[in-house]
Amino acid sequence: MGTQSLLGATRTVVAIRDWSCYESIRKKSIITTTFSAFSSSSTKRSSSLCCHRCSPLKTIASSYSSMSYDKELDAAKKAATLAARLCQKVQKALLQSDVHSKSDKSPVTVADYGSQALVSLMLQRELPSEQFSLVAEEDSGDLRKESGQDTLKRITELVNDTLANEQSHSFSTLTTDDVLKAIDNGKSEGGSVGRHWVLDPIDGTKGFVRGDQYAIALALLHEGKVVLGVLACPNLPLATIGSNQQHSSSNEIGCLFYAKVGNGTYMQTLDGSTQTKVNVSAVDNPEEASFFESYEAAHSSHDLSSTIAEKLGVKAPPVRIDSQAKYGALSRGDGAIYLRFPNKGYREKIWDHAAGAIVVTEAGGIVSDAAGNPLDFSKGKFLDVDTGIIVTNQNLMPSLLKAVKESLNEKASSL
Ligand SMILES: Nc1ncnc2c1ncn2[C@@H]1O[C@H](COP(=O)(O)O)[C@@H](O)[C@H]1OP(=O)(O)O
Ligand SMILES: [Mg+2]
Ligand SMILES: [Mg+2]
Ligand SMILES: [Mg+2]
Repeated sequence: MGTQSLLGATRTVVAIRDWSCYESIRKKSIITTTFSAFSSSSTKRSSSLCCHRCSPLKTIASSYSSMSYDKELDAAKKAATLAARLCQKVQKALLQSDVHSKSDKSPVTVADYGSQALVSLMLQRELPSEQFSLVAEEDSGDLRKESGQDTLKRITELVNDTLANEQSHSFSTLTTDDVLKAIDNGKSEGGSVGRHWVLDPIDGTKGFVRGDQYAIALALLHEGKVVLGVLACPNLPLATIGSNQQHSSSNEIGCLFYAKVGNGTYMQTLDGSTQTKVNVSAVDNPEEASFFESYEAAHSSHDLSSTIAEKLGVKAPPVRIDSQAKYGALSRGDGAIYLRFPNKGYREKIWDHAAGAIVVTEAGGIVSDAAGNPLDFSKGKFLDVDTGIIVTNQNLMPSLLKAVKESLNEKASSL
């Protein structure tokens, strides 16, 4: 099925990257991250690159993207799909429960740990010959306490039930200890050496509890660079969302976005039955662009985003949804801009952006901090970003950066 029939909307294919010149921010971002994968001392060279140096870079970039990562991608898709099944089951039960238990945090806790345990177990089963390193959001500390024993039992049952329904079921029944070990395999610190899986077992917990958007976000880092990413978005409609959304006959939900370095971004239904290549919007007139931001005002300043959007000339109201589903929606052109400005002092984590970033960049978009620097996933669990994270296409990035800079300066001088 082609893009149009699956999404019910027209997508414009963005031109394949041009490696012949390195003057744009997007190219700067690609070269910086590609270089950092091969030489830790080379990242600073990107800013002084010009065309006569392109040749050796081309060789590096192509040898990098020719590494296949095929079996890793297959394993990641299987793991995220299974985790999504577990989470959907819990969310459904949560939404059917009475008001009292909706305010009870335990269902989301069970789904969060269950998702992390499942992904950890699946990756190790599917890739037995590879050294396993996982940087994940949760750890088993609370589950090892006396007060966590009931929750641990519920998680273990849920993981066993989900695995029992898996097609190529090959696990014997897991004990509570097996589940604790699987969760704690996510204790790696990441970094610039070797390979590390990066997992947010439920991204957008607030959305999960509300019955809205959330994602299972899984990526692979190789020498500090994101080389593949998978975003399972169980509640995201297959049809386009966004403020310019046209009426769609399809109300099917459940998308799996996946991307591999140098290979583009694809979206498939969560049951795997149809898949399509996706591209970011090619819009170059801000008046026709719409933008995404967090549903939760505590996660990202809505005021600052609206100042930036106004300065840029965006007419449409913001589209507010939870989680990295925003990156997925942007990768298929539902909107053209994503603005994220957390409160001062909040430190972004790699699992909140790694999968989303490659899904968008492989679809032709640019992800940077508010100063235009590419995100650096090689420094451990945290991302050191300047002020915020902005995402858009190549056409809009220069004017977006200008609007962001002006808005931040105005904000600073009004304090
Ligand atoms: N105070 C905060 N500021 C910004 N982001 C936050 C904050 N607290 C949690 N988050 C994380 O923000 C992401 C979701 O943001 P949003 O849905 O608004 O885009 C999640 O990764 C969420 O973590 P979590 O994975 O635990 O849900
Ligand atoms: Mg998160
Ligand atoms: Mg999370
Ligand atoms: Mg969390």
